[in-house]
Amino acid sequence: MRVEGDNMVPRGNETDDEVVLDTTSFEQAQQRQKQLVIGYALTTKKKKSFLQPKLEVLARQKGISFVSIDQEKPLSEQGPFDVVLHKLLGNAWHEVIEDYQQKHPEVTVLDPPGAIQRIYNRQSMLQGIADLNLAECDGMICVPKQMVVLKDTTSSANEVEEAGLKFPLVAKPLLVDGTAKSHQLFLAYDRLSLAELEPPLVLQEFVNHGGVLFKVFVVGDVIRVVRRFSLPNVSNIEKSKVAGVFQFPRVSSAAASVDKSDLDPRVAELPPNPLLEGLVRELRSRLGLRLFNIDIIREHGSKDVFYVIDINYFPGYGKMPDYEQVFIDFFLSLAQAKLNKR
Ligand SMILES: O=P(O)(O)O[C@@H]1[C@@H](OP(=O)(O)O)[C@H](OP(=O)(O)O)[C@H](O)[C@H](OP(=O)(O)O)[C@H]1OP(=O)(O)O
Ligand SMILES: Nc1ncnc2c1ncn2[C@@H]1O[C@H](COP(=O)(O)OP(=O)(O)O)[C@@H](O)[C@H]1O
Ligand SMILES: [Mg+2]
Ligand SMILES: [Mg+2]
Repeated sequence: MRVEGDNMVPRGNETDDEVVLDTTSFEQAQQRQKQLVIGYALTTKKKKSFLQPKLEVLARQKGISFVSIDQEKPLSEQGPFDVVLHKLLGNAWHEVIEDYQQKHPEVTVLDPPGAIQRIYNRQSMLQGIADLNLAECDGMICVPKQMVVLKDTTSSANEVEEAGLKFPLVAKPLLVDGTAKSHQLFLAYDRLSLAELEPPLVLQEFVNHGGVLFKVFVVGDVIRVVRRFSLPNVSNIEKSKVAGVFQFPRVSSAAASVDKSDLDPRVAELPPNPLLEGLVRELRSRLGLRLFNIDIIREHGSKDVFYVIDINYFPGYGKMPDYEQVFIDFFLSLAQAKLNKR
């Protein structure tokens, strides 16, 4: 097997003989031999935000092509692919991908369905984070105290107190299934208001954080952080006077990142790099994911105490600065890693 030029891997099913017998020009044959084929199964929305023209142009220049996977046809009859990139809902799709990966271990599937499933549940998503070994890093990573309510929110009022959870509580649908409803969050100020919530959900302590959230994007080994607006602090007066349940506005999913100059520097300062690097290194290996982001907030008044509140699989990378080049480098590194194994 021959490798030409930069760090590309020839497709497994192309032999040298086939290249020699090809009737196209030598240059075209060389180019095809270097191709990296990425099959993708994405929603229309995701395809639009991720497969933007700049990414496709850069990819073409490097011999990377994107091929849409037809969900109506058996996956093994399509391709051959070097990489499969996917984010579709439902167990049926996940079974298709698992079966395909078993039959085609040579293909890099981003990412394994079992690993994705774990972060589609807001309880298992955060499990183990508080115990990560980040002692050598600057700062501290915590998760808000939380409990799961599977059925009856009325009787959960006592459990909330037994668990030592303090109001106000953020109520989040337990399962993240890509629907708008799974992102509909509420702030419950008191015991009585819990009855208005619809289980299954997690009840999580609200952590004051000065209204700024850090979105930590991960693409393989690369980390990029952006600031987003979040919810303002809840004052003690508000805590004592307000009752009821209020729906959250989806402030943090706005496309625009926050301009640092408009913010209090104590709130706006990014989490320290060693902490992010340690956190991402641990999460990447524990979760078994390469494409995800983490929502982190800084506890108000502290410099280095952070809370992880959300992890998302294959998030909106279109909002990550320079995502196109980062992904091209990532795909090339996958190709190189495969080559090194041979
Ligand atoms: O649509 P986008 O670009 O806002 O991306 C959504 C993410 O926004 P973010 O990148 O964090 O700003 C969004 O992140 P948040 O949960 O809002 O933090 C989710 O990842 C969402 O996917 P799903 O509904 O959880 O499956 C993501 O939705 P999909 O694009 O995967 O449908
Ligand atoms: N425990 C919390 N304390 C303070 N704010 C929170 C907390 N949990 C969520 N938020 C706010 O609500 C937003 C959405 O919550 P998140 O858990 O990220 O759900 P989603 O998956 O819908 O983005 C966050 O971006 C943040 O602004
Ligand atoms: Mg979030
Ligand atoms: Mg989320």
